[in-house]
Amino acid sequence: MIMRDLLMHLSSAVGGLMIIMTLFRDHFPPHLRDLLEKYTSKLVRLLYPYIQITFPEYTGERLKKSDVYTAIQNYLTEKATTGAKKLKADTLKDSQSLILSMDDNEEVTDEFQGAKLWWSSNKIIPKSMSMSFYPASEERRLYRLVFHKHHRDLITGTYIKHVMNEGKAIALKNRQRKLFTNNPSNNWYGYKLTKWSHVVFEHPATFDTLAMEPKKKQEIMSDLKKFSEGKEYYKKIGKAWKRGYLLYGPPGTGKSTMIAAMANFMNYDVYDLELTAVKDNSELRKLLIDTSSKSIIVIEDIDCSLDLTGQRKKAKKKKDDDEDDEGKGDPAKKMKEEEETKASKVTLSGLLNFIDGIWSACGGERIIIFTTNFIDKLDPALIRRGRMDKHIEMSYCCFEAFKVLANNYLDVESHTLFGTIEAMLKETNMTPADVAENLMPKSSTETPETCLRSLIKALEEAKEETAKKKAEEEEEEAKKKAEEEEKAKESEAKDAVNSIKEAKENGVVANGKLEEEKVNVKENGVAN
Ligand SMILES: Nc1ncnc2c1ncn2[C@@H]1O[C@H](COP(=O)(O)OP(=O)(O)OP(=O)(O)O)[C@@H](O)[C@H]1O
Ligand SMILES: [Mg+2]
Repeated sequence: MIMRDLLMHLSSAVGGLMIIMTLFRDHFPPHLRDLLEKYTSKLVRLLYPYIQITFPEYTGERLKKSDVYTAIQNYLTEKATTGAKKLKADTLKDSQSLILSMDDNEEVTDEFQGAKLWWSSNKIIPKSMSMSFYPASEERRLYRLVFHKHHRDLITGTYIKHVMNEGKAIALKNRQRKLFTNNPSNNWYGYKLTKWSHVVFEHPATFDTLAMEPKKKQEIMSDLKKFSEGKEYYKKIGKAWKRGYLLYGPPGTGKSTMIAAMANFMNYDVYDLELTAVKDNSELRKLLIDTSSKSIIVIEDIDCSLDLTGQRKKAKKKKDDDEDDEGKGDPAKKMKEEEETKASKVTLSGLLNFIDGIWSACGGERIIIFTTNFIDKLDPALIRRGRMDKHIEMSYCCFEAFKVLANNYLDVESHTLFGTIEAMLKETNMTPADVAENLMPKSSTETPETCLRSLIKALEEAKEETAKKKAEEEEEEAKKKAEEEEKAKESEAKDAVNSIKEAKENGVVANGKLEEEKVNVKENGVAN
């Protein structure tokens, strides 16, 4: 390292000489000038036989954080803890262990297949910084790699690839998964503002604790596994590496729990997309681009998030209303209404594009999940296969699901009361959320048996409630039917009287016949 530094100083001196020569180049005759330039650069190369590569933190116009930089950062994290003297404690993983990384202007040495390399971490502060309103956002960081020119092929060909792979593997090992939610677009730009805010994802749900028929559960797990291993397959069939799941069922049947279990199973981040906070389709696309790979994008209660199917109808109604109110409306109210209609202009086609348009292929390895309580309310285009590849019904608690909950909540795998519960679950619809609530011990004196008995009581009550509701509904139905029949009779009678009147007026009906009709109406309420 000392040798390299010495050489560096020497080459700087030669560099200085070159600068002086450049300043006075016009004083030299042209043929001498070219010769001098040629030999001084040769001298620099000879005296300083090292090559350097820089890896900036941000790339591209949109200043997206460079994946290469992140991978190097992870790779150097391990090297730094042993090599560097100045370390930076960056993140706390599981609030237990520190993640250390190389501090600014620190250097570590690495060796690869006999070649020696030097990594340094550098910070560049642009000259314009003092003018900036948000100074910290102007700083640019980069990693600098220096190696001997003899190793050029080895480093550019093999070593950098090796660093990338190692860095990615370390990131996966240390990965702290995140739960993101989208910010309103007026909070997207400026100092430290982003499209997505996040917290650490710590939901404890797993497929083991998820109450569901084991066969169905296994099927979902294999489907996910196949997807995560399917990079080559998706490439082969020419399809973006993503998969859509539609989870539907009544409230409390475990749709959100299933999403958490999926995220834990796949080790993915979760992007919980609040559609009502997205102003239009272009914002939706920007949000999508800003999600990372290995992630689950969730739109919960899709039927409530946006009135996607009724949007056009609503817009038309608004126009009609406006025409009616023309001139009469309060301007403040009108402005507010306009603002509200502006609130979300995401359309069905925008959402479809988000799911399977060209942009959706950016990043790869993504799962999109919609949840709904009412599958029938959704536009068929939104949930057709290929978009939502797998439809999963989350339904009322079956006996198999109950057994999982009993094991989770009470550590009980079998019990004499299980038979009764099995029979009752067949007769009564109870959500896993309600079953779980009843199984949860309410005090330290409760035993598994008392909990199971309280579930049986709740099931009995639910059964009675259902029977009562059914009887009430039937009664209501019968009443309605009787009323309708009565109404029909009345209207028929009215029609008959009217037709008699009409006939009389027209003098078409014979007197005798008219009398006969009258009698008939009186006796039966019906005309012949
Ligand atoms: N299948 C299940 N397995 C394990 N726990 C469940 C299951 N279903 C519900 N629960 C329990 O009930 C609670 C509510 O469930 P969850 O929020 O997943 O329901 P949901 O279907 O998303 O309801 P909603 O339609 O109202 O959003 C969960 O916190 C969980 O403890
Ligand atoms: Mg939910």
